[in-house]
Amino acid sequence: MKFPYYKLCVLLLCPATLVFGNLLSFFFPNHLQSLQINKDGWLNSIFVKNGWFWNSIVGWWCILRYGDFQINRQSLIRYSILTIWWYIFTQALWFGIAPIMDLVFTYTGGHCDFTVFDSNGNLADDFHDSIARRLKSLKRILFTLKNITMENDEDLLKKSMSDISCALNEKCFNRTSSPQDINNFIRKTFAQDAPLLGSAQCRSLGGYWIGGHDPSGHVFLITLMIMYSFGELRLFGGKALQRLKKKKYTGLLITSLKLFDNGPIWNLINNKPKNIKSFLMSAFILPPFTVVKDIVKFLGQILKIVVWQNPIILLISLLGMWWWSFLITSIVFHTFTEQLSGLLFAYIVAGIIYWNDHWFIHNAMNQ
Ligand SMILES: CCCCCCCCCCCCCCCC(=O)SCCNC(=O)CCNC(=O)[C@H](O)C(C)(C)COP(=O)(O)OP(=O)(O)OC[C@H]1O[C@@H](n2cnc3c(N)ncnc32)[C@H](O)[C@@H]1OP(=O)(O)O
Repeated sequence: MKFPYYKLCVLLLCPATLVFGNLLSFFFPNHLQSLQINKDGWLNSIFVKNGWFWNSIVGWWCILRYGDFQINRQSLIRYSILTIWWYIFTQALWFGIAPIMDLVFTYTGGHCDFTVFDSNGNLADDFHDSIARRLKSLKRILFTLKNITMENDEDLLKKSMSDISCALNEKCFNRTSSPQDINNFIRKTFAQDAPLLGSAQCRSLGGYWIGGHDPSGHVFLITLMIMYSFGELRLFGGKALQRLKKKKYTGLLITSLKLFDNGPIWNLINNKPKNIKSFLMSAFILPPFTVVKDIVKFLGQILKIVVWQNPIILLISLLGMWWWSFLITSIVFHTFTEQLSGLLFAYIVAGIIYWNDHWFIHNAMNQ
């Protein structure tokens, strides 16, 4: 029985990265605190936060391009289990019920906070962790307040809206109400019917999710994606790498070189214009059209080689993005215990699936 190097790599990459990230932040605190990670950057907001979607599409495209029916059927079972676990842990336990990560948070004392003003009536510094997010949440709160009607507390509603507008530097009148009254009014208005269901709803209303043990959804999600991708890669990785090596890419090389062989001088030398009209065509009219044609041809070849022939390139690229984002999370966000609980919750399912070799031995014998 040969040593399960690949399996150990799949199972140990995320825990090792978590430890590595925490060691980095322990030994280089000052350097790393200066890291201004933008939560709303394209990597986090477009890719990581919608990671299960991207991973599903690219993962399945690889399985369909490299696999066969037997592999696809077993991959579908594993994928379905992981998708259900992803959904109930991060999206919703059931219709109208918060996901497990939020239930853990609220049952350990966490809540959706609306302490907008401090005791001096200024914006509370600990309301959201950046000015941009604070202002964005104030706009959301103001928008909600503007669209509600209430019989009682009409006066407090108006004062809340005017104080928040003032804080947004929209229209500033003299403040008449106590900040505590405003905070209590907003909290009562937003959480009056039922305690807010989860972090997503809290965030959409402009609240700030604070207080409890908050298992890291990022660590959970990225662990699930890395283990799923590496786990399935084991089935078709060899075939994919053979195909990658076997293919010739001379066509792509020629097209890419043509992109540089299109200056007006080159055209004049190659086309040797006989009169003014063909001179103007060669020097000024043709080049833009030739460039566009060559670029479209080049991109077409890239898409054919990467998306159609070797989608493993897309999967490896996603894995690189997930690993990098995981490292950032382990350095900058959450306490170690919150990161660890996010990891362990992912391991409850993905670890068992990809530890059991019976999925793969059966396929290996069939191949
Ligand atoms: C053969 C047949 C085939 C059949 C097969 C077909 C296949 C084809 C099916 C396709 C379909 C599949 C089904 C998928 C469908 C969807 O995936 S749809 C997209 C769903 N995603 C969403 O709606 C995003 C909702 N958000 C979330 O789920 C959660 O935010 C996440 C992503 C789980 C993260 O949870 P979280 O608790 O916010 O994360 P946490 O670690 O606590 O982070 C705390 C804060 O630190 C920030 N942070 C943490 N780490 C980082 C970092 N590294 N960098 C920056 N910021 C960070 C976070 O952004 C967060 O700040 P906020 O932005 O929340 O204020």
